[in-house]
Amino acid sequence: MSSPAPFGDRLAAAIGSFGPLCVGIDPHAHLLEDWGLSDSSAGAEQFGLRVVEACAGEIAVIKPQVAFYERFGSAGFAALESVIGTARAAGILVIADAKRGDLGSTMAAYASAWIEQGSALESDAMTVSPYLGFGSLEGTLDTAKANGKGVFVLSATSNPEAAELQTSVRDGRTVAGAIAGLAAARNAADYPTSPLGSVGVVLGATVDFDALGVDLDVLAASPATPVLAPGFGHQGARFDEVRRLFAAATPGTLMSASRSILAAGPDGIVEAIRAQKRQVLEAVA
Ligand SMILES: O=c1ccn([C@@H]2O[C@H](COP(=O)(O)O)[C@@H](O)[C@H]2O)c(=O)[nH]1
Repeated sequence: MSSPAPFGDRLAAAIGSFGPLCVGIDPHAHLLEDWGLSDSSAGAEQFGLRVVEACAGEIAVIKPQVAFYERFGSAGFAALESVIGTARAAGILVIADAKRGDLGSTMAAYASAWIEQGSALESDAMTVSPYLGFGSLEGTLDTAKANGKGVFVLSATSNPEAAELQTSVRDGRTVAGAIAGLAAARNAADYPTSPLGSVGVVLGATVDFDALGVDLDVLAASPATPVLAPGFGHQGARFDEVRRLFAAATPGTLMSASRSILAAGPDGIVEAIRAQKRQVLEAVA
């Protein structure tokens, strides 16, 4: 196995070249219909490949939502393999939004599926859930490091129902804040010389981080902890608010949008991506 550069280094370079917009690939049934595609694995593959084609040479990162491929079973996974492989061959970083979480030994199998070099679904990073304990992710974080991959741990998610659980307090810290702190500590331990670590957190752009107890300064400290921030566009967050929302953590924040881009349809997708990229670049200039 070759030793590629750490994911955080590759992410920092990609953001430097293309900006921090992450394009989500979510082939909802209604979008497949609007795009003139069948609600099938073949339709989801064509949809994903068209988005990848529109992102090539323009966009740093794509985030396929695994669930929308998984619903077609083995054919859906084959379609996703094709979309991921095509994107990576085009030089686009891929975050598989798989949100896996389980016992450490089972997490090892998920890590092997998504972030091990040479696996069929090999991606550059994956999303994981820490709700079986941050310690259950240790092996996954080791696999990521050994393979030059990234992991984004759910901390404060964008859905309103999440606050009930994620604001629970123990030892004076919220669950969301504790998870963000553990991710930052792991970056300090494993990636001390990188400007951006490879252990990221998911922080919804719809969230009030003060209320959630997430200390953005901890995420900004070197090595910075990358932030995957869904919630822009369809869920209501605005790109021009990114500095107010993410404050010191803004430079390591990937702004993710899916439906607000994908709604442009196959003929409008290139211009929609370029327009949102322009807005994102203006917001962080
Ligand atoms: O906190 C989270 C974590 C993940 N997501 C995912 O991001 C996209 C958002 O899609 P939009 O169409 O831009 O709303 C979707 O795949 C979610 O599962 C999230 O929204 N919030």
